[in-house]
Amino acid sequence: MAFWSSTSVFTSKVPRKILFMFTLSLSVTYLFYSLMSCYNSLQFPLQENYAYQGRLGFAEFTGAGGTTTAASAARERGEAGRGTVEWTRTQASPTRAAAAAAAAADRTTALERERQEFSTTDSDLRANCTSDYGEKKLPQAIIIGVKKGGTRALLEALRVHPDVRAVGNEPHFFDRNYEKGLDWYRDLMPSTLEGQITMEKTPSYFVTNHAPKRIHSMARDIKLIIVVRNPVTRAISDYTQTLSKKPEIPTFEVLAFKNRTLGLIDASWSALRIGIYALHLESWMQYFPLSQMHFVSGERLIVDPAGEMAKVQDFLGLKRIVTDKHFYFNKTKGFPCLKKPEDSSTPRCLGKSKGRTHPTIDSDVIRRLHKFYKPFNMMFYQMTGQNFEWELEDDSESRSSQD
Ligand SMILES: Nc1ncnc2c1ncn2[C@@H]1O[C@H](COP(=O)(O)OS(=O)(=O)O)[C@@H](OP(=O)(O)O)[C@H]1O
Repeated sequence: MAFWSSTSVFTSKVPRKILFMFTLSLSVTYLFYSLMSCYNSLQFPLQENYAYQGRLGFAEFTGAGGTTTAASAARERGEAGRGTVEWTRTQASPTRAAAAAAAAADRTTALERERQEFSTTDSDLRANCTSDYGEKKLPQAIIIGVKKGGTRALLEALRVHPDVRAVGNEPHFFDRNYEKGLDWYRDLMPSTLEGQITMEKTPSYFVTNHAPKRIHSMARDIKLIIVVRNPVTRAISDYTQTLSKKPEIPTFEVLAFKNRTLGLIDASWSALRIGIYALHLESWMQYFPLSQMHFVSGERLIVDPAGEMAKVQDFLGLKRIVTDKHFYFNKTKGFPCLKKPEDSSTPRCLGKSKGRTHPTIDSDVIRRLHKFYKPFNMMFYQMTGQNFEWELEDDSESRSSQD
């Protein structure tokens, strides 16, 4: 009451013009401080990423809110939709589950404590201002292939890096959605701060005729990553995926040949055609120099993920932040999984559609396929200047398929 009455006294005595100017300057000051608070919190997530990788990872893993990175990661996972596999928690034994739950409770308390350290106003502002901090940019690097090479494992490991922001799903822009335009494509990307790299992965680009030209016309200096794997194993992996969706399809042995008696391989079958890497690479080399391409060995990505990641980070001009500390070999899964740093013992493995059990394939068919691919592989080694040593695997491949 007193306040209102003193205000009315104030308004009655002071000319309206001065009052208006006073109110305006107050509003401008308020706006300025709000923007400054936003600005400070805009800076924060990047530094936070470096300092609290473990905590951010935990928030992302448990789905607990509280950090922008966790929220946007969750959003990206949501967008990922069908066909996208994320690193997921592997089933733990009851004792391990109990230990993990206790550790999780500890971490939640720590997280809560950290959260309480921020004033309400501060965190509110952060939530409001950082929901779309940074800027959406077209990718500076793309994992263009190959299908079933290990592209998801690579992308998920790269996403651990604080300077990498990647769209979770496969945009298929340069093959299926090109007519939607670059603005549509850019809009799919997560926002990035200066110094962060925007990435995506769509393995089918590698075998798409128009893709090299289209990508070149978007960004001639783009960095291209290709994860390659023994084309015979890749073909079986590809077939295994199709089989899981359509159990009624003919056997691999039937599909692989035009005429089995004559030993005529059906190179038009996509599962086999994709593995003729030299052929596809030829089209990319018409648009991009080799220095803009990096080839990851799908086999080494499994046995030495940190080693392959070091090379990828160097290629992308990133600090080597993702190292052996981030990986854990999960015996149940039979693959490396992402370890949560420092305070967590719970790994994140890729989902069930990655690392499927392959059907047993006739060893004679495997041998013939190796023979078929050999000259193309040699050409590929020559073109890339890298020997992927797939020929050395011939024996073990035939042996394992007989098991
Ligand atoms: N860490 C880890 N965990 C699980 N799987 C791994 C991992 N690293 C590489 N791989 C291999 O990745 C193969 C799937 O490749 P992609 O992710 O490129 O497949 S896809 O094209 O996106 O469908 C998948 O092929 P399959 O084993 O045939 O399922 C795996 O062998």
